[in-house]
Amino acid sequence: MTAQDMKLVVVGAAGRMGQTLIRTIHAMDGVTLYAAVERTGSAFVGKDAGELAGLGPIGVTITDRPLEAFVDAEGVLDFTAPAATIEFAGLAAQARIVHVVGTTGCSADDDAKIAAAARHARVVKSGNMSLGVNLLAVLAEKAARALGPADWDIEIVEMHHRHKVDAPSGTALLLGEAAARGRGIALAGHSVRVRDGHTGPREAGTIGFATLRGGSVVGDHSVILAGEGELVTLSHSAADRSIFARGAVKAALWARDKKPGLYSMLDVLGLN
Ligand SMILES: NC(=O)C1=CN([C@@H]2O[C@H](COP(=O)(O)OP(=O)(O)OC[C@H]3O[C@@H](n4cnc5c(N)ncnc54)[C@H](OP(=O)(O)O)[C@@H]3O)[C@@H](O)[C@H]2O)C=CC1
Ligand SMILES: O=C(O)C1=N[C@H](C(=O)O)C[C@H](O)C1
Repeated sequence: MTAQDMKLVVVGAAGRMGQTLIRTIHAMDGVTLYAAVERTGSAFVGKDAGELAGLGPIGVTITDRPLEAFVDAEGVLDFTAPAATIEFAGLAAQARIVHVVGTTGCSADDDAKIAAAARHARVVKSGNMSLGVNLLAVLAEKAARALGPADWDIEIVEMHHRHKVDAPSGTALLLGEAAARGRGIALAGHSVRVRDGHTGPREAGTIGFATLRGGSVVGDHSVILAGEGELVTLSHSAADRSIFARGAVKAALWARDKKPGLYSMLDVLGLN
């Protein structure tokens, strides 16, 4: 650790992503784990964050006091749940630190609150922090622009582990937004998120979503462009959660010297 290292807080420290983030910060240069936060009442409060993440003791005790943790830190990495993320957005803005938001399943109202917090904080929010998925979004936008709605249908298929609580995934929605941008339409008025029963034929120009859940799948996504007699499939498969954690740390370092505002991983990766 050096004096220049960016001091990061991991909230939701005991979660699947929280533990991955603790290991990733430990392994990366330029960052240090300053604090780790869990909810009040969690059995992990008071435990050593390194022990929890399988590293052995690192001298960072898990706390349930986020503001105290944020006040002298430089950034917070947040992969929790929408209600928690809204709370952390307010606290990160108060502490004027970088807030990297990986939490998915946020409502339009939640997103408006995060955007309001970004008037004071540097917020990087994305449904997927990996380089590969963000490149896939760029490719999906290009493909949707080239293959028009009269002859080509777009369907997005995703599969995740059995514990995931939101659908479609944040990544599927991010890919849908990219395809909609390519088509010059708003996703909101053109998405079909569920099909059941006698649906009638497919409406031209819509973007469909299909959700699969099971086992331990980290995250698989495909954008399928289906034409008469041919299919173009653009896919990404995550083998390990460390791709999201490395992306989140990269986002925090990128945002360190930026002005307050709401940024995406496309900004961080220079793909915008
Ligand atoms: N953008 C991206 O690249 C990625 C996004 N994600 C998203 O990240 C989120 C978390 O995923 P995952 O790690 O699998 O989920 P987990 O359920 O494993 O982890 C979430 C953690 O957050 C904790 N938490 C919830 N509320 C609070 C609170 N108020 N204060 C402190 N901690 C809190 C939970 O505690 P408790 O169990 O007590 O509720 C839990 O430990 C999901 O929305 C997921 O979709 C995941 C991977 C990549
Ligand atoms: O919940 C998960 O696990 C994941 N969530 C994100 C999403 O909703 O797309 C990213 C990744 O696919 C894993």
